[in-house]
Amino acid sequence: MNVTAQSVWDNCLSFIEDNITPQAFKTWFEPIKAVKLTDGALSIQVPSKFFYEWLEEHYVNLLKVSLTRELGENAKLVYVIKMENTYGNKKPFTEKIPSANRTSVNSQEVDVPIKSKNPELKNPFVIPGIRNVKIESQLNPSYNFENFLEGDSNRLARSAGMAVANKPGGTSFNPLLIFGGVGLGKTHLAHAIGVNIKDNYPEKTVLYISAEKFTQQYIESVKKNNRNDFIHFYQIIDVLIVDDIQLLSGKAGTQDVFFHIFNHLHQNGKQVILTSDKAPVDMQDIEQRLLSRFKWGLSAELHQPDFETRVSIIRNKLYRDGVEMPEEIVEFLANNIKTNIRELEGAIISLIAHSSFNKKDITIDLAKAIVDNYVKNTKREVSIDYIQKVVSDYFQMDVETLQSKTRKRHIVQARQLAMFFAKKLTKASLASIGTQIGKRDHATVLHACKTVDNLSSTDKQFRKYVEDLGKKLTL
Ligand SMILES: Nc1ncnc2c1ncn2[C@@H]1O[C@H](COP(=O)(O)OP(=O)(O)OP(=O)(O)O)[C@@H](O)[C@H]1O
Repeated sequence: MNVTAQSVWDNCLSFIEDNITPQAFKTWFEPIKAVKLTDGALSIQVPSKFFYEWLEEHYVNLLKVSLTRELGENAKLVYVIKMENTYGNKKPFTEKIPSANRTSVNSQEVDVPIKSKNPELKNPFVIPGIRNVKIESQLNPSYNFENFLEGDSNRLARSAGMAVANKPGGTSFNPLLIFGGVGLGKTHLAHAIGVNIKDNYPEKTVLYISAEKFTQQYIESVKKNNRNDFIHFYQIIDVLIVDDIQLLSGKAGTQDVFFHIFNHLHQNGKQVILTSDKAPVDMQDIEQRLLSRFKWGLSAELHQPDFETRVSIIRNKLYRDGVEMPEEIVEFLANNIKTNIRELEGAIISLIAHSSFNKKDITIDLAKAIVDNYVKNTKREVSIDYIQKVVSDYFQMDVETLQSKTRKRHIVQARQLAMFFAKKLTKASLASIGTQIGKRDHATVLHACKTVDNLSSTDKQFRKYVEDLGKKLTL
Protein backbone atom coordinates (compact mmCIF):
# COMPACT_ATOMS: atom_id res chain seq x y z
CA MET A 1 0.00 0.00 0.00
CA ASN A 2 1.18 3.52 -0.84
CA VAL A 3 2.04 5.25 2.42
CA THR A 4 1.53 9.01 2.18
CA ALA A 5 1.64 11.83 4.73
CA GLN A 6 -2.12 11.98 4.52
CA SER A 7 -2.67 8.26 5.07
CA VAL A 8 -0.30 8.22 8.06
CA TRP A 9 -1.96 11.26 9.57
CA ASP A 10 -5.46 9.87 8.93
CA ASN A 11 -4.54 6.76 10.90
CA CYS A 12 -3.07 8.86 13.69
CA LEU A 13 -6.26 10.91 13.75
CA SER A 14 -8.54 7.91 14.12
CA PHE A 15 -6.43 6.69 17.02
CA ILE A 16 -6.43 10.16 18.62
CA GLU A 17 -10.16 10.59 18.09
CA ASP A 18 -10.83 7.45 20.09
CA ASN A 19 -8.85 8.81 23.01
CA ILE A 20 -10.06 12.37 23.55
CA THR A 21 -13.37 14.21 23.75
CA PRO A 22 -15.07 15.18 20.46
CA GLN A 23 -14.76 18.87 21.43
CA ALA A 24 -11.02 18.61 22.00
CA PHE A 25 -10.60 16.66 18.79
CA LYS A 26 -12.51 19.27 16.82
CA THR A 27 -10.58 22.15 18.37
CA TRP A 28 -7.06 20.80 18.34
CA PHE A 29 -6.82 18.15 15.63
CA GLU A 30 -9.25 19.02 12.87
CA PRO A 31 -7.37 22.22 11.94
CA ILE A 32 -4.09 20.31 11.41
CA LYS A 33 -2.95 19.50 7.87
CA ALA A 34 -0.56 16.71 6.93
CA VAL A 35 2.15 18.28 4.78
CA LYS A 36 4.79 15.72 3.87
CA LEU A 37 6.41 12.46 4.84
CA THR A 38 10.14 12.07 4.37
CA ASP A 39 12.50 9.56 5.92
CA GLY A 40 10.14 8.58 8.71
CA ALA A 41 9.36 12.21 9.58
CA LEU A 42 5.78 13.38 9.28
CA SER A 43 5.32 17.14 8.82
CA ILE A 44 2.07 18.61 10.02
CA GLN A 45 0.97 22.19 9.64
CA VAL A 46 -0.58 23.93 12.66
CA PRO A 47 -2.23 27.36 12.58
CA SER A 48 -0.08 29.12 15.14
CA LYS A 49 2.75 28.82 17.58
CA PHE A 50 0.24 28.74 20.42
CA PHE A 51 -1.45 25.84 18.80
CA TYR A 52 1.83 23.99 18.57
CA GLU A 53 2.60 24.72 22.21
CA TRP A 54 -0.83 23.61 23.28
CA LEU A 55 -0.36 20.31 21.47
CA GLU A 56 3.00 19.87 23.12
CA GLU A 57 1.61 20.69 26.50
CA HIS A 58 -1.49 18.53 26.36
CA TYR A 59 -1.30 15.92 23.66
CA VAL A 60 2.34 15.09 23.29
CA ASN A 61 2.01 11.51 24.51
CA LEU A 62 -0.99 10.83 22.38
CA LEU A 63 0.83 12.13 19.32
CA LYS A 64 3.86 10.10 20.18
CA VAL A 65 1.94 6.87 20.63
CA SER A 66 -0.13 7.34 17.50
CA LEU A 67 2.87 8.18 15.36
CA THR A 68 4.99 5.35 16.73
CA ARG A 69 2.17 2.95 15.83
CA GLU A 70 2.35 4.19 12.25
CA LEU A 71 6.04 4.81 11.64
CA GLY A 72 7.84 2.83 14.32
CA GLU A 73 10.21 3.78 17.12
CA ASN A 74 12.28 6.15 15.01
CA ALA A 75 9.33 8.26 13.91
CA LYS A 76 9.76 12.00 13.89
CA LEU A 77 7.20 14.75 13.98
CA VAL A 78 7.84 18.08 12.31
CA TYR A 79 5.58 21.01 13.01
CA VAL A 80 5.16 23.66 10.35
CA ILE A 81 3.86 26.78 12.02
CA LYS A 82 2.28 29.65 10.16
CA MET A 83 3.50 33.14 10.99
CA GLU A 84 2.31 34.09 14.41
CA ASN A 85 0.10 37.01 15.38
CA THR A 86 -0.10 39.20 18.40
CA TYR A 87 -3.05 39.67 20.68
CA GLY A 88 -3.35 41.72 23.81
CA ASN A 89 0.29 41.51 24.44
CA LYS A 90 2.89 44.22 24.18
CA LYS A 91 5.76 41.77 24.10
CA PRO A 92 4.14 38.83 22.40
CA PHE A 93 5.68 35.45 22.11
CA THR A 94 9.19 36.58 22.75
CA GLU A 95 10.45 33.03 23.22
CA LYS A 96 12.72 32.04 20.38
CA ILE A 97 12.70 28.81 18.55
CA PRO A 98 16.35 27.82 18.14
CA SER A 99 17.50 29.23 14.83
CA ALA A 100 18.85 25.89 13.73
CA ASN A 101 15.26 24.75 13.51
CA ARG A 102 13.98 27.72 11.56
CA THR A 103 13.89 26.92 7.91
CA SER A 104 11.90 29.63 6.23
CA VAL A 105 10.68 33.16 6.71
CA ASN A 106 6.97 32.60 6.43
CA SER A 107 6.77 29.44 8.36
CA GLN A 108 8.65 27.96 11.24
CA GLU A 109 9.58 24.34 11.25
CA VAL A 110 10.23 22.72 14.54
CA ASP A 111 11.87 19.40 14.29
CA VAL A 112 10.80 17.29 17.20
CA PRO A 113 12.43 13.89 17.48
CA ILE A 114 10.50 11.22 19.28
CA LYS A 115 13.74 9.82 20.67
CA SER A 116 15.65 12.65 22.19
CA LYS A 117 19.42 12.77 22.10
CA ASN A 118 19.31 14.69 25.35
CA PRO A 119 18.93 12.19 28.19
CA GLU A 120 17.83 14.89 30.61
CA LEU A 121 14.64 15.56 28.74
CA LYS A 122 11.89 13.58 30.33
CA ASN A 123 9.59 14.30 27.47
CA PRO A 124 11.33 13.79 24.17
CA PHE A 125 8.79 15.94 22.30
CA VAL A 126 9.59 19.02 24.27
CA ILE A 127 12.16 21.52 23.14
CA PRO A 128 13.39 23.47 26.15
CA GLY A 129 12.74 27.18 26.10
CA ILE A 130 9.70 27.34 23.91
CA ARG A 131 6.96 25.76 25.96
CA ASN A 132 6.22 28.57 28.34
CA VAL A 133 4.82 31.46 26.42
CA LYS A 134 4.83 34.64 28.42
CA ILE A 135 1.60 36.55 28.14
CA GLU A 136 1.69 39.94 29.80
CA SER A 137 -1.24 39.98 32.18
CA GLN A 138 -1.93 43.70 31.64
CA LEU A 139 -2.76 43.90 35.35
CA ASN A 140 -2.26 47.07 37.34
CA PRO A 141 -0.60 46.06 40.63
CA SER A 142 -1.70 49.28 42.31
CA TYR A 143 -5.25 47.97 42.18
CA ASN A 144 -5.12 45.30 44.86
CA PHE A 145 -7.22 43.92 47.71
CA GLU A 146 -5.29 45.79 50.39
CA ASN A 147 -6.40 49.17 49.06
CA PHE A 148 -9.88 48.05 48.03
CA LEU A 149 -11.67 49.00 51.21
CA GLU A 150 -14.49 46.83 52.40
CA GLY A 151 -17.96 48.07 53.27
CA ASP A 152 -21.56 46.89 53.09
CA SER A 153 -21.69 48.20 49.54
CA ASN A 154 -19.05 45.81 48.22
CA ARG A 155 -18.80 42.98 50.77
CA LEU A 156 -20.33 40.27 48.60
CA ALA A 157 -18.35 41.18 45.49
CA ARG A 158 -15.10 41.55 47.43
CA SER A 159 -15.50 38.22 49.27
CA ALA A 160 -16.45 36.40 46.08
CA GLY A 161 -13.40 37.98 44.42
CA MET A 162 -11.16 36.70 47.20
CA ALA A 163 -12.66 33.22 46.97
CA VAL A 164 -12.00 33.19 43.23
CA ALA A 165 -8.45 34.45 43.78
CA ASN A 166 -7.80 31.59 46.20
CA LYS A 167 -9.19 28.94 43.87
CA PRO A 168 -9.50 30.20 40.30
CA GLY A 169 -11.82 27.97 38.30
CA GLY A 170 -12.47 25.91 41.42
CA THR A 171 -15.48 27.70 42.89
CA SER A 172 -19.04 27.97 41.68
CA PHE A 173 -18.38 31.66 40.98
CA ASN A 174 -17.52 31.04 37.37
CA PRO A 175 -17.98 33.39 35.72
CA LEU A 176 -17.78 36.01 38.42
CA LEU A 177 -19.66 39.03 37.10
CA ILE A 178 -19.06 42.26 39.00
CA PHE A 179 -21.55 44.95 38.13
CA GLY A 180 -22.42 48.42 39.36
CA GLY A 181 -22.59 52.12 38.51
CA VAL A 182 -19.86 54.41 37.27
CA GLY A 183 -16.74 54.78 39.39
CA LEU A 184 -17.73 52.25 42.05
CA GLY A 185 -14.64 50.06 41.82
CA LYS A 186 -15.41 47.38 39.22
CA THR A 187 -12.10 47.75 37.42
CA HIS A 188 -10.18 48.02 40.69
CA LEU A 189 -11.72 44.82 42.04
CA ALA A 190 -11.22 42.93 38.78
CA HIS A 191 -7.51 43.83 38.78
CA ALA A 192 -7.21 42.98 42.48
CA ILE A 193 -8.48 39.46 41.79
CA GLY A 194 -6.03 39.03 38.91
CA VAL A 195 -3.11 40.42 40.92
CA ASN A 196 -3.95 38.09 43.81
CA ILE A 197 -4.18 35.08 41.52
CA LYS A 198 -0.76 35.92 40.08
CA ASP A 199 0.61 36.04 43.65
CA ASN A 200 -1.04 32.75 44.61
CA TYR A 201 -0.41 30.93 41.34
CA PRO A 202 2.51 32.52 39.46
CA GLU A 203 2.38 29.78 36.83
CA LYS A 204 -1.16 30.64 35.77
CA THR A 205 -1.71 32.75 32.69
CA VAL A 206 -3.91 35.67 33.65
CA LEU A 207 -5.10 38.25 31.15
CA TYR A 208 -6.98 41.47 31.79
CA ILE A 209 -8.58 43.07 28.76
CA SER A 210 -11.28 45.65 28.20
CA ALA A 211 -14.22 44.54 26.07
CA GLU A 212 -13.42 47.44 23.78
CA LYS A 213 -9.90 46.25 23.12
CA PHE A 214 -11.10 42.68 22.74
CA THR A 215 -13.50 43.91 20.05
CA GLN A 216 -10.75 45.83 18.23
CA GLN A 217 -8.49 42.78 18.27
CA TYR A 218 -11.25 40.63 16.92
CA ILE A 219 -12.00 43.05 14.07
CA GLU A 220 -8.30 43.17 13.28
CA SER A 221 -8.10 39.37 13.23
CA VAL A 222 -10.99 39.18 10.78
CA LYS A 223 -9.33 41.75 8.53
CA LYS A 224 -6.07 39.82 8.60
CA ASN A 225 -7.85 36.53 8.12
CA ASN A 226 -6.53 34.97 11.31
CA ARG A 227 -9.63 34.60 13.43
CA ASN A 228 -8.52 31.10 14.46
CA ASP A 229 -5.29 32.41 15.92
CA PHE A 230 -7.29 34.96 17.83
CA ILE A 231 -9.50 32.24 19.30
CA HIS A 232 -6.60 29.96 20.13
CA PHE A 233 -4.78 32.75 21.88
CA TYR A 234 -7.68 33.29 24.24
CA GLN A 235 -8.34 29.59 24.71
CA ILE A 236 -5.02 28.97 26.41
CA ILE A 237 -5.59 31.54 29.14
CA ASP A 238 -6.20 30.28 32.68
CA VAL A 239 -7.91 33.38 34.03
CA LEU A 240 -9.60 35.75 31.62
CA ILE A 241 -10.79 39.11 32.95
CA VAL A 242 -12.96 41.16 30.59
CA ASP A 243 -13.85 44.67 31.73
CA ASP A 244 -17.05 46.46 30.64
CA ILE A 245 -18.59 43.45 28.98
CA GLN A 246 -21.74 45.49 28.27
CA LEU A 247 -19.75 47.09 25.44
CA LEU A 248 -20.24 43.90 23.43
CA SER A 249 -23.82 45.07 23.05
CA GLY A 250 -24.95 45.03 19.42
CA LYS A 251 -21.65 43.48 18.20
CA ALA A 252 -22.84 40.12 16.94
CA GLY A 253 -19.50 38.87 15.56
CA THR A 254 -17.56 39.69 18.71
CA GLN A 255 -20.28 38.14 20.85
CA ASP A 256 -20.11 34.98 18.80
CA VAL A 257 -16.35 34.63 19.14
CA PHE A 258 -16.52 35.47 22.84
CA PHE A 259 -19.19 32.80 23.26
CA HIS A 260 -16.83 30.14 21.85
CA ILE A 261 -13.90 31.32 23.94
CA PHE A 262 -16.06 31.44 27.06
CA ASN A 263 -17.36 27.92 26.49
CA HIS A 264 -13.92 26.54 25.93
CA LEU A 265 -12.49 28.14 29.06
CA HIS A 266 -15.46 27.19 31.20
CA GLN A 267 -15.46 23.58 30.02
CA ASN A 268 -11.79 23.35 30.85
CA GLY A 269 -12.19 24.68 34.37
CA LYS A 270 -10.61 28.05 33.60
CA GLN A 271 -11.79 31.15 35.44
CA VAL A 272 -13.68 33.96 33.76
CA ILE A 273 -14.20 37.31 35.48
CA LEU A 274 -16.40 39.95 33.90
CA THR A 275 -17.39 43.47 34.82
CA SER A 276 -20.38 45.41 33.59
CA ASP A 277 -22.17 48.64 34.37
CA LYS A 278 -25.45 46.74 34.58
CA ALA A 279 -26.84 43.40 35.70
CA PRO A 280 -27.20 40.73 32.97
CA VAL A 281 -30.96 41.15 33.09
CA ASP A 282 -30.58 44.81 32.07
CA MET A 283 -28.08 44.27 29.28
CA GLN A 284 -29.41 45.26 25.90
CA ASP A 285 -28.56 43.70 22.55
CA ILE A 286 -26.53 40.85 23.98
CA GLU A 287 -27.44 37.40 22.71
CA GLN A 288 -29.55 35.30 25.02
CA ARG A 289 -27.10 32.37 24.99
CA LEU A 290 -24.35 34.68 26.20
CA LEU A 291 -26.54 36.30 28.84
CA SER A 292 -27.51 32.91 30.18
CA ARG A 293 -23.82 32.02 30.51
CA PHE A 294 -23.12 35.24 32.37
CA LYS A 295 -25.67 34.05 34.91
CA TRP A 296 -24.07 30.62 35.39
CA GLY A 297 -21.77 31.79 38.15
CA LEU A 298 -22.25 34.68 40.51
CA SER A 299 -23.38 38.21 39.67
CA ALA A 300 -22.24 40.47 42.49
CA GLU A 301 -23.25 44.11 42.61
CA LEU A 302 -21.11 47.03 43.79
CA HIS A 303 -23.47 49.51 45.41
CA GLN A 304 -22.80 53.11 46.26
CA PRO A 305 -20.62 53.15 49.36
CA ASP A 306 -22.22 54.21 52.62
CA PHE A 307 -20.92 57.14 54.65
CA GLU A 308 -18.49 55.07 56.76
CA THR A 309 -16.96 53.43 53.71
CA ARG A 310 -16.58 56.79 51.99
CA VAL A 311 -14.79 58.13 55.07
CA SER A 312 -12.47 55.09 55.13
CA ILE A 313 -11.69 55.48 51.44
CA ILE A 314 -10.80 59.16 51.94
CA ARG A 315 -8.66 58.44 54.98
CA ASN A 316 -6.88 55.66 53.20
CA LYS A 317 -6.13 57.84 50.20
CA LEU A 318 -4.81 60.65 52.43
CA TYR A 319 -2.68 58.19 54.35
CA ARG A 320 -1.19 56.77 51.14
CA ASP A 321 -0.49 60.28 49.84
CA GLY A 322 1.01 61.33 53.18
CA VAL A 323 -1.44 64.20 53.62
CA GLU A 324 -3.24 65.26 56.80
CA MET A 325 -6.72 66.71 56.73
CA PRO A 326 -9.01 67.79 59.57
CA GLU A 327 -11.73 65.25 60.35
CA GLU A 328 -14.40 67.89 59.73
CA ILE A 329 -13.26 68.20 56.10
CA VAL A 330 -13.05 64.45 55.59
CA GLU A 331 -16.68 64.20 56.73
CA PHE A 332 -17.70 67.16 54.61
CA LEU A 333 -16.30 65.46 51.50
CA ALA A 334 -17.91 62.14 52.40
CA ASN A 335 -21.24 63.86 52.92
CA ASN A 336 -21.17 65.74 49.66
CA ILE A 337 -19.76 63.32 47.14
CA LYS A 338 -21.73 60.13 47.45
CA THR A 339 -22.29 58.42 44.19
CA ASN A 340 -18.92 57.90 42.58
CA ILE A 341 -15.62 57.00 44.25
CA ARG A 342 -13.62 58.32 41.32
CA GLU A 343 -15.20 61.75 41.87
CA LEU A 344 -14.45 61.53 45.55
CA GLU A 345 -10.80 60.83 44.77
CA GLY A 346 -10.80 63.63 42.19
CA ALA A 347 -12.08 66.12 44.77
CA ILE A 348 -9.39 65.09 47.26
CA ILE A 349 -6.67 65.51 44.64
CA SER A 350 -8.02 68.96 43.66
CA LEU A 351 -8.15 69.99 47.28
CA ILE A 352 -4.57 68.95 47.94
CA ALA A 353 -3.40 70.60 44.70
CA HIS A 354 -5.17 73.92 45.46
CA SER A 355 -3.83 74.01 48.94
CA SER A 356 -0.23 73.35 47.92
CA PHE A 357 -0.15 75.55 44.78
CA ASN A 358 -1.76 78.49 46.55
CA LYS A 359 0.10 77.80 49.78
CA LYS A 360 -3.18 77.81 51.71
CA ASP A 361 -4.21 75.49 54.50
CA ILE A 362 -6.86 72.92 53.75
CA THR A 363 -9.89 74.61 55.29
CA ILE A 364 -13.58 73.88 55.20
CA ASP A 365 -14.11 76.96 52.98
CA LEU A 366 -11.59 75.71 50.47
CA ALA A 367 -13.26 72.30 50.57
CA LYS A 368 -16.67 73.89 49.95
CA ALA A 369 -15.35 75.86 46.99
CA ILE A 370 -13.75 72.75 45.48
CA VAL A 371 -16.80 70.59 46.02
CA ASP A 372 -19.11 73.26 44.54
CA ASN A 373 -16.86 73.69 41.59
CA TYR A 374 -16.33 69.99 41.25
CA VAL A 375 -19.98 69.11 41.36
CA LYS A 376 -20.89 71.88 38.92
CA ASN A 377 -18.21 70.86 36.45
CA THR A 378 -18.82 67.17 36.65
CA LYS A 379 -21.47 65.85 34.41
CA ARG A 380 -22.95 63.25 36.63
CA GLU A 381 -23.87 60.01 34.98
CA VAL A 382 -26.76 58.32 36.71
CA SER A 383 -28.05 54.88 35.97
CA ILE A 384 -31.68 53.98 35.52
CA ASP A 385 -31.35 51.63 38.49
CA TYR A 386 -30.15 54.53 40.60
CA ILE A 387 -33.03 56.74 39.47
CA GLN A 388 -35.56 54.05 40.38
CA LYS A 389 -33.93 53.63 43.76
CA VAL A 390 -33.95 57.36 44.53
CA VAL A 391 -37.56 57.79 43.36
CA SER A 392 -38.83 54.78 45.31
CA ASP A 393 -36.96 55.87 48.44
CA TYR A 394 -38.47 59.33 48.09
CA PHE A 395 -42.00 57.90 47.94
CA GLN A 396 -41.15 55.30 50.60
CA MET A 397 -41.84 52.29 48.46
CA ASP A 398 -39.55 49.59 47.12
CA VAL A 399 -38.38 49.35 43.53
CA GLU A 400 -40.58 46.28 42.85
CA THR A 401 -43.67 48.30 43.81
CA LEU A 402 -42.59 51.16 41.56
CA GLN A 403 -42.22 48.70 38.66
CA SER A 404 -45.42 46.76 39.39
CA LYS A 405 -48.47 46.74 37.13
CA THR A 406 -50.68 48.48 39.67
CA ARG A 407 -52.76 51.52 38.63
CA LYS A 408 -52.74 53.10 42.11
CA ARG A 409 -52.22 56.79 41.49
CA HIS A 410 -49.21 57.46 43.71
CA ILE A 411 -47.39 54.42 42.34
CA VAL A 412 -48.17 55.37 38.74
CA GLN A 413 -46.83 58.87 39.44
CA ALA A 414 -43.64 57.53 41.00
CA ARG A 415 -43.12 55.30 37.96
CA GLN A 416 -43.76 58.19 35.58
CA LEU A 417 -41.27 60.36 37.46
CA ALA A 418 -38.65 57.62 37.23
CA MET A 419 -39.24 57.42 33.47
CA PHE A 420 -39.09 61.20 33.13
CA PHE A 421 -35.74 61.43 34.94
CA ALA A 422 -34.35 58.44 33.07
CA LYS A 423 -35.13 60.28 29.82
CA LYS A 424 -33.66 63.50 31.14
CA LEU A 425 -30.52 62.22 32.82
CA THR A 426 -29.43 59.21 30.79
CA LYS A 427 -28.70 58.50 27.16
CA ALA A 428 -30.98 55.45 27.14
CA SER A 429 -33.63 55.13 24.43
CA LEU A 430 -37.34 55.26 25.29
CA ALA A 431 -37.58 51.54 24.57
CA SER A 432 -34.67 50.75 26.86
CA ILE A 433 -36.07 52.95 29.64
CA GLY A 434 -39.43 51.19 29.32
CA THR A 435 -37.82 47.75 29.50
CA GLN A 436 -35.83 48.66 32.58
CA ILE A 437 -38.68 50.34 34.42
CA GLY A 438 -41.27 47.59 34.74
CA LYS A 439 -41.02 46.18 31.20
CA ARG A 440 -43.14 48.88 29.56
CA ASP A 441 -43.00 49.92 25.91
CA HIS A 442 -41.59 53.17 24.50
CA ALA A 443 -45.07 54.74 24.07
CA THR A 444 -45.68 54.41 27.82
CA VAL A 445 -42.40 56.20 28.54
CA LEU A 446 -43.27 58.99 26.10
CA HIS A 447 -46.67 59.36 27.72
CA ALA A 448 -45.04 59.46 31.19
CA CYS A 449 -42.66 62.26 30.13
CA LYS A 450 -45.54 64.34 28.75
CA THR A 451 -47.63 63.75 31.88
CA VAL A 452 -44.79 64.88 34.16
CA ASP A 453 -44.30 68.04 32.04
CA ASN A 454 -48.04 68.81 32.20
CA LEU A 455 -48.46 68.10 35.89
CA SER A 456 -45.42 70.14 36.89
CA SER A 457 -46.93 73.21 35.30
CA THR A 458 -50.40 72.68 36.79
CA ASP A 459 -49.91 70.94 40.15
CA LYS A 460 -47.83 72.68 42.83
CA GLN A 461 -47.30 69.57 44.92
CA PHE A 462 -46.21 67.59 41.89
CA ARG A 463 -43.80 70.35 40.89
CA LYS A 464 -42.22 70.02 44.34
CA TYR A 465 -41.71 66.28 43.73
CA VAL A 466 -39.93 67.07 40.47
CA GLU A 467 -37.72 69.71 42.09
CA ASP A 468 -36.84 67.55 45.10
CA LEU A 469 -36.03 64.54 42.98
CA GLY A 470 -34.10 66.66 40.48
CA LYS A 471 -31.89 67.89 43.33
CA LYS A 472 -31.38 64.45 44.80
CA LEU A 473 -30.48 62.94 41.47
CA THR A 474 -28.05 65.61 40.35
CA LEU A 475 -26.38 66.38 43.65
N1 LIG B 1 -13.70 50.05 47.81
C1 LIG B 1 -12.77 50.89 47.33
N2 LIG B 1 -11.70 51.21 48.08
C2 LIG B 1 -10.77 52.06 47.63
N3 LIG B 1 -10.81 52.66 46.42
C3 LIG B 1 -11.85 52.38 45.63
C4 LIG B 1 -12.87 51.48 46.04
N4 LIG B 1 -13.77 51.40 45.06
C5 LIG B 1 -13.32 52.20 44.07
N5 LIG B 1 -12.17 52.78 44.41
C6 LIG B 1 -11.38 53.72 43.61
O1 LIG B 1 -12.30 54.49 42.83
C7 LIG B 1 -11.77 54.75 41.54
C8 LIG B 1 -12.76 54.29 40.50
O2 LIG B 1 -12.81 52.88 40.52
P1 LIG B 1 -12.91 52.00 39.19
O3 LIG B 1 -12.19 52.65 38.05
O4 LIG B 1 -12.53 50.61 39.54
O5 LIG B 1 -14.48 52.11 38.94
P2 LIG B 1 -15.37 51.44 37.82
O6 LIG B 1 -16.58 50.95 38.52
O7 LIG B 1 -14.59 50.46 37.03
O8 LIG B 1 -15.73 52.71 36.94
P3 LIG B 1 -16.28 52.77 35.43
O9 LIG B 1 -17.73 52.47 35.51
O10 LIG B 1 -16.03 54.20 35.03
O11 LIG B 1 -15.51 51.80 34.61
C9 LIG B 1 -10.44 54.03 41.45
O12 LIG B 1 -9.39 54.92 41.67
C10 LIG B 1 -10.51 53.01 42.59
O13 LIG B 1 -9.24 52.72 43.11
